[in-house]
Amino acid sequence: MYKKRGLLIVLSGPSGVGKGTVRKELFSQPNTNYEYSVSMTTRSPREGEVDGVDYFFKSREEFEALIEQDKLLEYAEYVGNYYGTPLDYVEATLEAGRDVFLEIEVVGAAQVRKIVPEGLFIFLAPPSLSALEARLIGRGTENSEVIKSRVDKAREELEMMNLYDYVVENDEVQNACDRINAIVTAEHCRRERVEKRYIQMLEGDL
Ligand SMILES: Nc1ncnc2c1ncn2[C@@H]1O[C@H](COP(=O)(O)OP(=O)(O)OP(=O)(O)O)[C@@H](O)[C@H]1O
Ligand SMILES: Nc1nc2c(ncn2[C@@H]2O[C@H](COP(=O)(O)O)[C@@H](O)[C@H]2O)c(=O)[nH]1
Repeated sequence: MYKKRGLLIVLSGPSGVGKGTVRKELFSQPNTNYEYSVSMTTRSPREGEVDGVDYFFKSREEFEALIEQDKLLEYAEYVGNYYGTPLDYVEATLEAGRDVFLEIEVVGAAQVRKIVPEGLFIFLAPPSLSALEARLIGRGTENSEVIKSRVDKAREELEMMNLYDYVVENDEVQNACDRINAIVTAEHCRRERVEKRYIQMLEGDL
């Protein structure tokens, strides 16, 4: 019997483009049907960040044990810290037929593309590199050295946008959310049509 799995939605893009802001806005909307996968990281919590809500904060030893035990769907070392997606949570949620939303950097997104090619990959792009730098400075969570390394990295990350299914410009947060919701809705419609045909074929109607 055919069982419908959830859709894996991957939102990626350079640091400071607004992935977290857009994701929080998407999840604050009442009719959101996505489940957010909370990542693991070795980064220290920022002010106000809560363990298990923003991230699962781990020591390097704990994180490396998770890698050893194949507990991560993907992971990457980003500007001196590990970040990774818990495999069991993602697999169980998709298997239960619910959509999972990942907000991750581009190296991890490329790994997920190889493992889950049927996922939906969305690149969030800034209006310009100077706007990106201004957002990182405005956020005020990193010192100028870290901001410089994140902006340098963003130049490489922007080159990867052609590997994605969609590029969404984050000019205004609400516009970006509307575009992402429209893309996900269209993808569900496409999949429903494909599944319907597949089931008809299995039942010998075609
Ligand atoms: N559309 C927008 N217009 C102006 N400022 C924005 C917009 N979206 C986000 N910002 C601001 O940009 C800063 C960076 O946003 P955010 O932390 O969401 O980025 P991020 O991509 O999640 O970063 P990181 O990858 O480092 O976690 C924040 O101060 C946020 O308020
Ligand atoms: N590859 C992964 N990247 C992740 C994951 N969770 C978050 N991130 C990305 O890391 C950078 C830095 O995050 P910050 O919170 O320190 O600003 C950012 O681009 C995140 O999107 C993950 O599980 N895997």
